[in-house]
Formats: sequence, C-alpha cells, structure tokens
Amino acid sequence: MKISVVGSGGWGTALALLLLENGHEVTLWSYAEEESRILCETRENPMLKGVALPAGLGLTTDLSCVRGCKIVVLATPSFAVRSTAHRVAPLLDAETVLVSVSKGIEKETSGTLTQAIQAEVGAEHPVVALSGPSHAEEVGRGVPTAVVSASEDQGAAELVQDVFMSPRFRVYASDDTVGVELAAALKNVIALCAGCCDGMGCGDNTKAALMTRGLTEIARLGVAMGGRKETFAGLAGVGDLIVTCTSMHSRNRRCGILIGKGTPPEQAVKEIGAVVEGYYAAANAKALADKMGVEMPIAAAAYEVLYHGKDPHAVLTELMTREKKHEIEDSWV
Ligand SMILES: NC(=O)c1ccc[n+]([C@@H]2O[C@H](COP(=O)([O-])OP(=O)(O)OC[C@H]3O[C@@H](n4cnc5c(N)ncnc54)[C@H](O)[C@@H]3O)[C@@H](O)[C@H]2O)c1
Ligand SMILES: O=P(O)(O)OC[C@H](O)CO
Repeated sequence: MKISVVGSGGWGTALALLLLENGHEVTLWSYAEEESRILCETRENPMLKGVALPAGLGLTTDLSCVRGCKIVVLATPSFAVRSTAHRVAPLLDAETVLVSVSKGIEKETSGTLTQAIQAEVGAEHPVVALSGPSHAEEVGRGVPTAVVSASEDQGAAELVQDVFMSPRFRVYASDDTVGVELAAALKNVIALCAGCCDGMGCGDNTKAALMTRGLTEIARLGVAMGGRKETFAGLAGVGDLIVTCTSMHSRNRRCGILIGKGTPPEQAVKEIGAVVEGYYAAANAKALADKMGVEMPIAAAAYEVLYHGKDPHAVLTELMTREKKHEIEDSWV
C-alpha cells in the first residue's frame, strides 16, 4: 500500500520505518528543508540515534507525496495538525484515510485533533487516532509495543490495525476516539507533574499517588466529554500514563524534572529541544475542566506552576492537604 507519513520528528520516522518493514511503499515528509537534508545525507534521524533509514524509505519536502496514498499519517506537533491537514486536503485521493498520531488538544477550539483534521479534509475521508504507550526511541528499535487504533469508522480503524500490525507492534481497534485522544493528551500533563516530583526529590510513593489520582481526573474529564471509561483502563489510558511517567525517553517527564529542580517552565521546555505537549495540554485541561465543571486538582496545580510561576513545593502541599475524601465514591471506575 502507498502511504505517506507527514512529519519527520522522532515519531513520524519510527512509524515510517515500521510501515516500510510491513511491506508498504512509504514516503516521509519533512516540514523543514534542513531536516530533510540531514535525513537524506546521514540516513539517520537525530531523534532516533543508531537507527538507519533504509534506501527504500522515500524522503521529501514535497507535500504532493500524499497523492495516490490510501493512508496518510499526520505526525506533526499538535499545534500544527490543523494547518498541515489544511495543506494536505486538496491533494488527497477520494477515500484516503487520515491517521492522527499526535497527542494534544487543539488550543483554539479545545477540540480533539481528529476533529480538527475531519473539519479540514471533509466527511468523505475517515480519520483514525493511533495512540498508546509507544516511545519513538523504542518503536524505532523494534521493541515490542501495543497501541490502539480508534475511529467512529470501524472499517477505517480496522484497516489501520491491519496496516500497522506486526509481530513487534500489536494494534487493538476501538470506536472511542474521544476517549483515546483525551487520554493521550492529558497523560502528558501528569507526566510533567511526575517529572516535577522526581526533580523535587519525592519518592516512588508520591509518583504512584500522582499517577493514580491523575488517571482519576483524566477519566473524569474524558467521560464528561463523551469518552468511555473502559478506554482509560486501556493502553491509551493507564498504559500510556505508566510509560510516560516512568521513562527517561519522555520529553514531558524530563521537562518536569528540570522544573522540579528549579528551571523556569518556559526555559525547561526550550531545553528539551523537542515538542513538550504536556505544557500546552495543561492550559487546555484547565480550560476544559472549568468549562465542563469537572474537578481536576492536579491539572489545575500544573497550570499554576507552568503559567503563573507557582512554587511546585507549595502546590504539592496544597494538593496533599485538600479536604478528605472517600476513595470509591470519588472513583471513575
Ligand atoms: N516521540 C514519541 O515518542 C511520540 C510517541 C507518540 C506520539 N508522539 C506525538 O507525535 C507528535 C510529534 O512528536 P515527535 O516526537 O515526532 O516530534 P519531534 O519533537 O521529534 O519533532 C517535531 C517535528 O515537527 C515539525 N514541525 C515543527 N513545526 C511544524 C509545523 N508548523 N508544521 C509541520 N511540522 C512542524 C518539525 O520539523 C519536526 O519534524 C507529538 O504530538 C507527540 O506527542 C510522539
Ligand atoms: O516523550 P513524550 O513525553 O512526548 O511521550 C511520548 C509518547 O507519547 C509515549 O507514549
């Protein structure tokens, strides 16, 4: 099958390699000429050190590579998803399936990324979200990984399942696109907080509490927005939360570590040198929680630290000394 991957960061590149290995004809599009030049000359992506780009992988900065493709994978940072879909739309064949692999919430609309893509490409193109615990560094090396392919169009979700599935990449199908995408975007906020706790010198107990209570508030908002609670217990939910909060591959966690050690948030984001989606998603989470009347104390605390310079130590004390509660009454399960 002819497939284009639009976005040659670490994730787009790792997925392009997987699709090539699965026997497809794959072209990887770069946003920047300089980025494409480096890929062509070195046959390596600096984000995936030691992983060779085989000669069979097409590399281009010409977006007309999407012409004639049955599947187009959009792998840009979330802020560029709508503009990229807008550019791609007039070049698509009838019935081309779009796959969104970015993790975020659109700032301007507070909508999901597949909703933004759908609005740009039109109803005739099915849109699928592919998400789950999947660091590019590991997928690039062929580490066994499992993810979810979600769409309202089950045929499209299952097509994407078939196309990406391999002995090292297991794909489950789902019809809960909203749940999968909100889980993906919001876990980045909790991963930033987990990193912050690590940077402050807190322990494993603190992180376990943060992840558990973080998942509670992610699911609370996700269900209020129309997601299914089961999704939050799955790969896109707890699965991705675990991998992002515990791995040193995670840009969100590493950014949080810097903040926990005292680096100002904006500087920490710059130091990471790759997209830190949780920084932006924290603002979305705060706006959505307020709009929907959903209690999200950890996301609200993250917002105060990231955007209003509040001291993480003070915020942690405030979270620990909130009014007492019953756990089961407050559960999302
Ligand atoms: N890296 C991972 O392990 C991983 C895994 C799953 C999902 N994701 C998600 O995939 C998305 C991309 O992440 P990444 O790690 O590949 O990013 P990255 O930080 O490695 O690279 C960012 C890419 O975006 C491109 N870009 C910058 N501005 C652009 C614009 N205006 N329009 C189009 N492209 C632009 C850059 O040229 C670069 O190729 C993010 O939403 C991320 O959350 C990443
Ligand atoms: O590096 P991060 O923190 O953006 O996380 C990457 C992936 O989302 C992990 O599944």
